[in-house]
Amino acid sequence: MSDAPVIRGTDPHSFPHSVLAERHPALIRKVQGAFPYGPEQRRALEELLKSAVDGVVEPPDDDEWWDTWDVRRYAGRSWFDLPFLAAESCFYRRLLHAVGYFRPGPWQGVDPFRPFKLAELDTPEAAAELTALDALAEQPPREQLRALLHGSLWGNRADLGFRIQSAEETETASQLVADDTEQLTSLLLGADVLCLVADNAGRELIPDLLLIDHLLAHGLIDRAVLHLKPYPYFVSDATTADTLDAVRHLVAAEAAAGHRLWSALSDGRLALRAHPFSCAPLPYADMPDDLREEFASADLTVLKGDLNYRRLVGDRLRPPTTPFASTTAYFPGPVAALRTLKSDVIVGLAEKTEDALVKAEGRRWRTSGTHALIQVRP
Ligand SMILES: O=P(O)(O)OC[C@@]1(O)O[C@H](CO)[C@@H](O)[C@@H]1O
Repeated sequence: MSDAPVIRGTDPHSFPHSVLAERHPALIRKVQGAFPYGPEQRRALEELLKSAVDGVVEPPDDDEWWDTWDVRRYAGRSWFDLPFLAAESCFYRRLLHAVGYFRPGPWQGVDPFRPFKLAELDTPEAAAELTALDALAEQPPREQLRALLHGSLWGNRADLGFRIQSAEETETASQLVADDTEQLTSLLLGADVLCLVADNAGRELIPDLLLIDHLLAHGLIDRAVLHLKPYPYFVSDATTADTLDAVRHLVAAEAAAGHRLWSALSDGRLALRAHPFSCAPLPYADMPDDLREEFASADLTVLKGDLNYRRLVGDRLRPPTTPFASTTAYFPGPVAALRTLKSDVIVGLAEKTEDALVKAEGRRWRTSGTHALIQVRP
């Protein structure tokens, strides 16, 4: 089904259109308010704002990323005509360029999203995650693992880009539209090496790290490899700096997990990766050989979040009942997705599940973030 239509924002009533027309401008405004950028950066951000709303894609001459991933060909086209995945990826690259993230100088490497990510660590929700750990220790082992997996799954609801548009955080109607928890638990219990492809920093990364810590501390796995973004992307996506912030936060909160994660990083049981492909506007089906080998060498790869899901199954409008297993057959090893539903893409649904969702909500269930899934291809 690789000829299923690629998702684009052309239709003004579509979800991608709303992301490009509303979420991106709102994000620029937020970034403008978060830093005392100088005149040059302010000008560049204003230009990007204009371009995002009614302009065209203008790749900067001095940024080779556009050549590396062959996206300079989109120059002069409306953001809304591009494949949605490419439009978003190009937007974030332009935003970083505008604030001087890549340019040698005082603002080089200053993450424009860092204030928002740091604020996430100090929320009551993040604190509750830690408090819940004590009670969890009383539970039977399989139940503990299940709870940590679900904590990691629902942590995915916390991305800032999503919340820019959907102000309220609805706890009601939360449900799994596909639930391979048992299969995932069994795979984890038989794994030595786990690759976890992280999504967001802050409130999502904390439960991800707690899950990894649990698996290592209980000897359920020997080694974990945490895949991060090499630089800021999609607002809250986790980088190495964000991971260190999260571990430091756990240590400062005197969580035993924080100290154990620190040791695991130091002795190599927890390894960090930041592959350039992690910020590529491409599906995982196009991953380079070295990344393919990395995933192939793991007993299980768990991909977190909506963006990773879109890249795993392809950002296309497939029939929702398309099997997850055949869609991910190209992936070089056992793979699992933990994702809250925040975009149109979906595969692997039972027909009756799809029918019930459509009947109850029309299309809203696809993008509202109130539903989630755990899907596994052993
Ligand atoms: O990968 P994440 O953090 O779960 O979600 C990222 C996301 O919110 O960003 C896009 C819109 O900006 C959506 O397609 C997608 O749902």
